Amino acid sequence: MKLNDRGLLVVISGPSGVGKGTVRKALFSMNNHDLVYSVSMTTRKPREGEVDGKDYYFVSKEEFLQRIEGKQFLEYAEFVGNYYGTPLDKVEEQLDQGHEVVLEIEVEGALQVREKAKDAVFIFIAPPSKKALYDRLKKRGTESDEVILSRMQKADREFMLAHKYDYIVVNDDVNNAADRIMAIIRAEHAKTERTIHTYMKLLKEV
Ligand SMILES: Nc1nc2c(ncn2[C@@H]2O[C@H](COP(=O)(O)OP(=O)(O)O)[C@@H](O)[C@H]2O)c(=O)[nH]1
Ligand SMILES: Nc1ncnc2c1ncn2[C@@H]1O[C@H](COP(=O)(O)OP(=O)(O)O)[C@@H](O)[C@H]1O
Repeated sequence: MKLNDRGLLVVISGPSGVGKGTVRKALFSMNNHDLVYSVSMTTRKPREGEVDGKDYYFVSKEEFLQRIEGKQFLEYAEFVGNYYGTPLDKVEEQLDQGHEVVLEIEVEGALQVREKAKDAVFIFIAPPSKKALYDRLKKRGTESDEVILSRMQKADREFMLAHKYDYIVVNDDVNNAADRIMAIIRAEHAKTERTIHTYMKLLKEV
């Protein structure tokens, strides 16, 4: 339970191709709660249609390494040849303002956050089956067969770490998965002291 009135940090993670990005977008499209998405920084090149500052902050490897040196990331990881990291200052700023901040990151980075942010909520997105994960990677069509195989092997290792998370949400259907995540955030929010304070204040007013 959180003991102050800072926002809640929500970490959504899981294997590549499980549908993290898709579910996160569904979550934000139904957002009637005070959720803010933490835009990550990366050294990967923008894909067509991606906007700097919205999808990612796109930076050079030199700049990323300097920022690691300057301890400017809450967490970072190297993922298939590129760096990805969560800018610490932005997350802190939003949490201080009382917003719930959502990170959508891969497993190694999530476990770094687990060590640092004891009161964050960790959600592992799992596929309904290994076959479904393979089919999704294949269908997305962004990786070669060789890369898909290495991601499947990586996923096997990541499944072994799912028990380190607070919740496992199976992404069978995108909207169902987003609904379940929203229910988790609401329930965790309801446990926070600030919610209880607000309620007690209300009781005094009536
Ligand atoms: N550790 C960490 N992983 C991230 C961050 N931002 C994105 N990722 C993850 O990096 C992986 C690759 O992302 P991306 O290149 O956008 O490809 P895609 O999500 O597989 O389409 C995904 O698993 C993302 O969730 C971050 O700030 N930190
Ligand atoms: N519940 C689902 N059912 C079927 N396909 C899905 C589902 N969720 C995501 N997908 C598809 O799976 C592929 C991988 O999803 P994506 O969000 O890119 O995964 P990640 O961000 O975890 O790498 C995409 O083609 C996406 O449309």
